[in-house]
Amino acid sequence: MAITKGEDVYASLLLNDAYLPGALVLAHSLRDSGTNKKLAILITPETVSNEVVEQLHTVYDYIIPVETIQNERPANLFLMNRPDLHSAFTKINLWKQTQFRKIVYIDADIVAYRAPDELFDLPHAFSAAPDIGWPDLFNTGVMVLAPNMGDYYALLAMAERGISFDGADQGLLNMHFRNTYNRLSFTYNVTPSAHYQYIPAYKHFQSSINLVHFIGSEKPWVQGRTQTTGSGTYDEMIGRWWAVYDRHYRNNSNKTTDVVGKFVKGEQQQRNVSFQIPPSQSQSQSQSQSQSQSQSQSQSQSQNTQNQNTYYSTYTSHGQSWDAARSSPPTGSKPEAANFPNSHYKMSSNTQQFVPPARYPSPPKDMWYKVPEAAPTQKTAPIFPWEKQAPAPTRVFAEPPPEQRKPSVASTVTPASVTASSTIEPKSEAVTPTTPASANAWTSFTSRGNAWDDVPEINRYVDALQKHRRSGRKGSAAATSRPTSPGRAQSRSRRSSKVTDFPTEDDRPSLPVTPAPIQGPRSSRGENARQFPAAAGVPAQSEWDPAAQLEKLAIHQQETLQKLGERPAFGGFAIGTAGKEIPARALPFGYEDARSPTHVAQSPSVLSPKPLRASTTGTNSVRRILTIDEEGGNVPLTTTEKKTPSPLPTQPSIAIAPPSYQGPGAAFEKGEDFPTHETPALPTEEERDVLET
Ligand SMILES: O=c1ccn([C@@H]2O[C@H](COP(=O)(O)OP(=O)(O)O[C@H]3O[C@H](CO)[C@@H](O)[C@H](O)[C@H]3O)[C@@H](O)[C@H]2O)c(=O)[nH]1
Ligand SMILES: [Mn+2]
Repeated sequence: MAITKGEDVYASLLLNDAYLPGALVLAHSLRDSGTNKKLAILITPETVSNEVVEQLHTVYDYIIPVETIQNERPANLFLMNRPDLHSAFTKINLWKQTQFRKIVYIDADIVAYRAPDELFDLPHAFSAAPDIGWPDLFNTGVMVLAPNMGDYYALLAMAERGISFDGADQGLLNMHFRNTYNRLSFTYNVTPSAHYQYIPAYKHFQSSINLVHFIGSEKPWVQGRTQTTGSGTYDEMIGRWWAVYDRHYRNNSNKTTDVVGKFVKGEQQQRNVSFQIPPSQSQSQSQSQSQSQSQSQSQSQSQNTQNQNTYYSTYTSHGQSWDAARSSPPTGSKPEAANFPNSHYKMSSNTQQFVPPARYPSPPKDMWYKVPEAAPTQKTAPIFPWEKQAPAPTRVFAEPPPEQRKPSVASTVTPASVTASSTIEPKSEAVTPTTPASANAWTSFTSRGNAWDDVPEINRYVDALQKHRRSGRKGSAAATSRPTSPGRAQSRSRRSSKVTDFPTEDDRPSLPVTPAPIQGPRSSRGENARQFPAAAGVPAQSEWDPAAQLEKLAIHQQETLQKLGERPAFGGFAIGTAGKEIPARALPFGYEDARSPTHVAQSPSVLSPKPLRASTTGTNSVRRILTIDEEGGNVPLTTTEKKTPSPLPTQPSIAIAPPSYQGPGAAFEKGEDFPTHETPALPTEEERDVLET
C-alpha cells in the first residue's frame, strides 16, 4: 500500500513474534471501532518472522521495517525487572517516519475501547498521558507525535549513550520531552491498578475510557484466558481484550488462527498446536526480499517450528533478555556467546610458489645509542619532596690504604667522633681508625693501674678482705701474690686488686695425681709464706725416682705379658708358638749371597728378626733401652735399678745395631766432637722464645 505524503496513522511496534497477538488485537480493536485512519506497524525484520509479518499484513496498512536500537547499558532495565525491553529504544524510529504528518502511537499491549481519532487534531508536537507509577512522567504506551529528524537525532544520540533512567524508551523520552509534552487524559492510556482510589475512579470514568494498556510483563495473551486476578476492574479490562481476540481468532480453524494461537497461552492446546520457540533471527528475512520468497520461507519455518519445544515467554534470543542473576537461561536459548563477532578466513587457493622480493628494505641507519663521553655533570632534578629535604649522608667509606701510615695517637679517633665530624672528604685523616701496633703494647697496658691502687685505705681494706677469704679456703694467709707492677711502691704482701692479675701458682689448685709441686725459693716470698701440707697419697717430689718407677712399670708389663702368653690371645692366635715362625725361603737365583745392609744374622735358619716372646724374651723394654749399649758400657744403670732385683734371668740382648743417627753424618768433620750418649732434648720454652724471636 502506497503511503500518501503527510498522512495520519495509528502506529504500533513489534520487536518479536511474541507480541503478535497484542499487535493484532490492537489493530482489530481500532478497526472495529470504525476508524478510517491508516494502521502502521514498525517491525525489526531480524527478530520478526515472516509468518508473523504475514499475519500483520492482514490487519495493518503499513508494515515498516526499522533497525533495532538496543540499549548497550541495560543495567537500569533490571531496576524495573524488564530486561526483555533491551530493544525498546527502537521506538524512537517513530520520529524518523517523516512520511506521516501525525502519528498516534499505541503499544502492542493496548486494546482500544474506541478509536481516539481526535488525537490527530491536537496542535502539539508531542502529547502523552501520565504514568500511573510516577504521574509526573508520561507513559510512552500512547503518544501523539509529529515525526521530525531533529527529535530523532537527539533521541538517537541519547539512546546510543544509554541515557534513560529506566533503561528503556519511557525513561529516554521523558528526559527528552520533560518540559514540552502535552498531557493527555488518563483515559487515553488507562493502566489497571489496585490503587485505593482506582476502583471509584474507574467506576466514575469507565464510560470515557479510550484505550486500556496492560503494562508489565504479564500480558493477557501471556496469562491466558482462564487467569483471573480476583479484581473486577482488571478482569473487565482483560475481558475486553479477549473479546477482541475471540471475535477474530476463536473458533476459526484456518492458517491465520493457527499462527496467532501459537503465541497465546491456552490456545495452542485447544487447537492441538504447540506453542513454540519463535524462529531465530538468522531465519528471518529482510524486508527487501520479495513477497513470494517470504511466503515460501514462512511456510517452511512453520513446518520447522512444529516439532520444537513449547515456548512461552517474552524471551528473545536477540541479546540478553533474561536476568542471569535471578533465573537460569530459558530452555532452547542460544549459547551465551552467540552474538560475539566472529571472523572467517578463507584458505588461500593460490598455488603459485612464494618468490621473495629482490631486496628487502634496508634497516634504518643512525639507530644506535651513543654512549656519552663524559659523565653527566648536572645533578638529576629532584622529583619527590623528600629528596629536597634529605639529610646529608653520613656513611663513610674507607679510603684506599696509604703507602706508609705510622700509627700515631693523633690518628686514633673514636668511632663516635668519626660519625659526628667526618664527611665524605676522602683526604680526611680522621676517618681511618688505626690501632698502634706497638710491640710493647702489653707492657704499656700492664703499667697502667687503677686510680685507687695507691690509696692506702683501699689497699688495706682489700688486703683484709682477701686475707679473710684465703684463710677460709686454704687456711693460709694471702701473702703469696707476687708483685705484678714493677716499680710500684706498694705492699709486697698485698694481692693486687688489678683485674689483669693471673692467679699465682700457689693460688691455682694442683692436681692430686701429680707429685706436689716443688716449692720455689722462698727468699722472694714474704715472711708469712709457709709450707703447704702435702696431699694425702701423693709422694713428695724428693721421693720420686723416675728410674725406679720405670723399672716398676717394666716388671708389671712383664708379668702381664707372661700371663697373656699362657693362654691364646688376640682372637685365638697363640703368642709364642711356632705359628709365629717365618719359614725359610730360598732367595731368587743369583741373590743367594745377597745381604741387606742392615741385616744381622741371628742364626743360620732365621732370616728375619726373631720376634719377641713373652716367655723367652723376658727382657723388659726399659731395661733393654737402658742396656742397649751395654757392650760399650756407656749407659750406666741407676742405683735404683741396680738395687731392684730382676725377677727374670737377664739374657744377652739381641745384637741389633742401634740407629746411627747419632753417628757422624755427611756434615761430620774430622776431630769434631759430637754427643753420643745424650738424647737431644726438646728446647725449653725459654729457648724456643729466643729461637723464634
Ligand atoms: O518483547 C517485546 C517487548 C516490547 N515490544 C514492543 O514494545 C512495547 C513496549 O513494551 P511493553 O511490554 O508494552 O512495555 P510496558 O509493560 O508497557 O512498559 C512501559 O515501559 C516501556 C519501556 O519504557 C514502555 O515502552 C511502555 O510504553 C511502558 O508502558 C510493546 O507494547 C511492544 O509494542 C515487543 O514488540 N516485543
Ligand atoms: Mn506497553
